[in-house]
Amino acid sequence: MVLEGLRNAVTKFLKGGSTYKDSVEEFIKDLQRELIKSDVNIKLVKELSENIKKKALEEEPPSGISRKEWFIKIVYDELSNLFGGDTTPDVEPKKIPWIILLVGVQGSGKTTTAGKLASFYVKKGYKVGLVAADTYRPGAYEQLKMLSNLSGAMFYGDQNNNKAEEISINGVEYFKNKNADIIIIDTAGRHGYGNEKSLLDEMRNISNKVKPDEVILVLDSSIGQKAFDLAKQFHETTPIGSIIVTKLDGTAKGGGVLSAIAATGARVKFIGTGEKIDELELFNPSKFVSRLLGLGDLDALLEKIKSVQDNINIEKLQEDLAKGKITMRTLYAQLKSLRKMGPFSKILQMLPTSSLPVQIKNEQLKIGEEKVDKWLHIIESMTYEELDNPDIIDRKRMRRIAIGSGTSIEDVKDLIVYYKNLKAIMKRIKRDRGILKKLGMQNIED
Ligand SMILES: Nc1nc2c(ncn2[C@@H]2O[C@H](COP(=O)(O)OP(=O)(O)OP(=O)(O)O)[C@@H](O)[C@H]2O)c(=O)[nH]1
Repeated sequence: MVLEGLRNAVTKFLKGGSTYKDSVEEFIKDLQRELIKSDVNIKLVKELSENIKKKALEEEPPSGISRKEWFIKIVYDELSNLFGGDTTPDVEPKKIPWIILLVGVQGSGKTTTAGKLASFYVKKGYKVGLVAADTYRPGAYEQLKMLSNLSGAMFYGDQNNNKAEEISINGVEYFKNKNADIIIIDTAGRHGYGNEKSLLDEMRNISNKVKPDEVILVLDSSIGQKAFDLAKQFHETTPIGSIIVTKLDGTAKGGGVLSAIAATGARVKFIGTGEKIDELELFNPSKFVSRLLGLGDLDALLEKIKSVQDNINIEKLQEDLAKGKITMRTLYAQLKSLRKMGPFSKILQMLPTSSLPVQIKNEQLKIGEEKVDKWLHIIESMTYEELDNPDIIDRKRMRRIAIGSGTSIEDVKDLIVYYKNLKAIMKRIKRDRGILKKLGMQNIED
């Protein structure tokens, strides 16, 4: 599924040890492979990767943001564009009545979505009618009737008629007479197991007779790769105008969406995020891409970055130390790898004692085991800004961090004092370039 691949590519990119340029190239290759696998138009994939590459190599990240983090932001922006950018889908009816035909396979969530859509439009002040044209699933009629009550929409169904096409025509007429603004037709998702052709024929017949203004494909987010063929089949039968992706609240994260978009050229208008009638959201491309990349939101990105730092290797840390570089991120990585490499004081002991200020020789930098976990939680509760520039952490921020990490302000203070001590030492070490060079650490920044 496209999602797995994309998320793995992000993780690989963030954790990888290659140079920035190589990592970018590698990520773009992974991205292309995933998108093409998902049948996204090749031209589109090419365009997208060229844009990403150009920006990645030309743009300088703002201060405090690493190039890799910035790169993820670029990918995120470009993918968001692919899904429709920052524009909110247009959901207003273009004429009255506006006839919507909902299609999709069994269990995709059509009936539930019909109710949700009705509720959405009723709340907007439209007069809505629901037509029960699923004559196959026992219970679909009652379910839709119940949903029409719940949403405040009108209902039309005929349990004595098993011809979906007739019910649809009659339903539309019925609601036209009732001056409905929006008419939503719920159709069947199965025609006996495996009999897709007769289902598609039925959709075609309904569509030809009713002439809907909009055919909406309802797609279960967990469908993955199959979505392309499915969307294509429906599209060839009744051109799909838009897509609603359901069950995005579950574990599945919507891998099929890209495929469906590629197969139909239609836009995703809404997403279903639960079983309840109001659990329908207007589709927001940026938010969706966050999910797609496994980023959740910027906080989640931050979490990822932290977990990457967890994997920081000793050389990298020593390199940072040699450069006199210390931020909360370095400290976090160090705390995480304490068991592997010993405390800072131990690392610093690898340096000639003459280069160390007095503090290092006393116990000031020794961290008790029990403190480590607490401090990790504290750092995890910091914002980006605070991680890169802990000096801005005032009492107000300390309180927020303490609450967020389930610790006390005293604990936060403790950590900050420790950090400041370390920073002072690093500064001193940085100044002492001669000694560092003797240690073979040549790449010392001024
Ligand atoms: N968690 C979650 N469940 C959903 C969502 N949308 C629908 N469901 C559930 O999915 C199941 C199937 O939904 P239905 O609306 O009955 O599906 P259908 O497409 O009408 O089914 P057929 O009539 O067989 O084609 C139900 O249990 C719904 O409650 C959603 O966005 N999130």
